[in-house]
Amino acid sequence: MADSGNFDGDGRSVRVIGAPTDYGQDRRGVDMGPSAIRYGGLSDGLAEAGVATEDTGDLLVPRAEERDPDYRTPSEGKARFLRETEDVCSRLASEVRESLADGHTPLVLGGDHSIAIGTVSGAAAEADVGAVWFDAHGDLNTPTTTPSGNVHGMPLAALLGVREWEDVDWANAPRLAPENVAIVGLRSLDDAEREILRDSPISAYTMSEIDDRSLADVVEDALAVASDGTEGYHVSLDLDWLDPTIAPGVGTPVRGGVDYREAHHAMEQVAEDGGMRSMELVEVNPTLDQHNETAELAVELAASAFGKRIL
Ligand SMILES: NC(=[NH2+])NCCC[C@H](N)C(=O)O
Ligand SMILES: [Mn+2]
Ligand SMILES: [Mn+2]
Repeated sequence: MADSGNFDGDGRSVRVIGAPTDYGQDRRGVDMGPSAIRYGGLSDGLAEAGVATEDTGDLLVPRAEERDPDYRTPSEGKARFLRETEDVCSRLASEVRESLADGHTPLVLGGDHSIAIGTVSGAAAEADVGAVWFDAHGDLNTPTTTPSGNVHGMPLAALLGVREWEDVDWANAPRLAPENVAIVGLRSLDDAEREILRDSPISAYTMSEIDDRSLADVVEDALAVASDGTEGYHVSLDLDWLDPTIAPGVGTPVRGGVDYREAHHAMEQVAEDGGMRSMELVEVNPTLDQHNETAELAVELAASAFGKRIL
C-alpha cells in the first residue's frame, strides 16, 4: 500500500481497489483498465485533490480464456460469464464494505461495468444509498432481454432486482431504491430497457434533456434524487458517458456525449455537494485508446469529484 499522505481538501481518505475484469463484454482489453488509470496519474491526481490515498492493488481475476463463456444454466439465460462475475463481485463487495467500515471512501477501478454489481452491493450493505449513473447506456438489461449476452449492459437492473434479477440474491442491493437512482447522459437504449424505464421510478436524463436544460441543471436534480432520504450516494462513471472524440478508449462508444468542460463541471458539482460515499471508473480499454487519453481523463474527472479546484 502506498500512502501519499496529503490531508488537505475535505479530509477524506480514499482506498483504491482494482477490479480488472473483462467478462462483461466482448472487446478484450478492458481488464487492463486499472493499470492504465494508475499509469495515467491516479495517485498524483488524487493528491492534487487533497485526499489521502491508499491503493490495495487489484483483485485476482481468472483469465477469461480459461473459462467457458457458454457454460450457463437455463436460469442464467443469455448472460455470459455470470458465475465468474458473481465470484469477482462478491469479493469486491466485501472489499468495498470493509473500506467504508474503516472510514475510507472506496474508489473502484474497472474493468467492465459488470463490476458495479459488486461495488454497489458493498456500498449499500450497511446504509441506504442512492446512485448516480453517468453513462451513455441504461445498463438495465436482464439475462433474457439482453441483445448481446454482455453483463456490462445489465448491472443496474441486477442491483435493483428488475424482472429475473429479483431471484439472483448475490446481485441485488436491497438498500438501493430505484427512486434514488439517476442515470445521466443516456443516448443508447434497447427496446426492453426503454420499457423497463417507462414503468420505473428511476430518474433518466437523456442527452436531449441535457441539450435543453444544460448538464449543470440536470446534475443538480440527479444529486438531489440520489440524496433524498439516503445516507449518501455512489457515483458510477462509465467513460462512454463522454463524447468518443475525447474518450475513444471504450468498448461501446456512442456519438453525441458530454464534452470536456461539462464533464468536469459535473464532477465539481459532486465534490461541492459532498454526498458521494463511493465511486467507480469503468470501461477504460487501453487497447482501443489513443495514447492513454481516456485513462488520463478518468483520472482528471476523479480528481474533480474528490475536490480538485482550479482556484
Ligand atoms: N456498460 C456498458 N458500456 N454497457 C453497454 C451496453 C450495450 C447494450 N445495451 C447491451 O446490453 O449490450
Ligand atoms: Mn455505457
Ligand atoms: Mn455502463
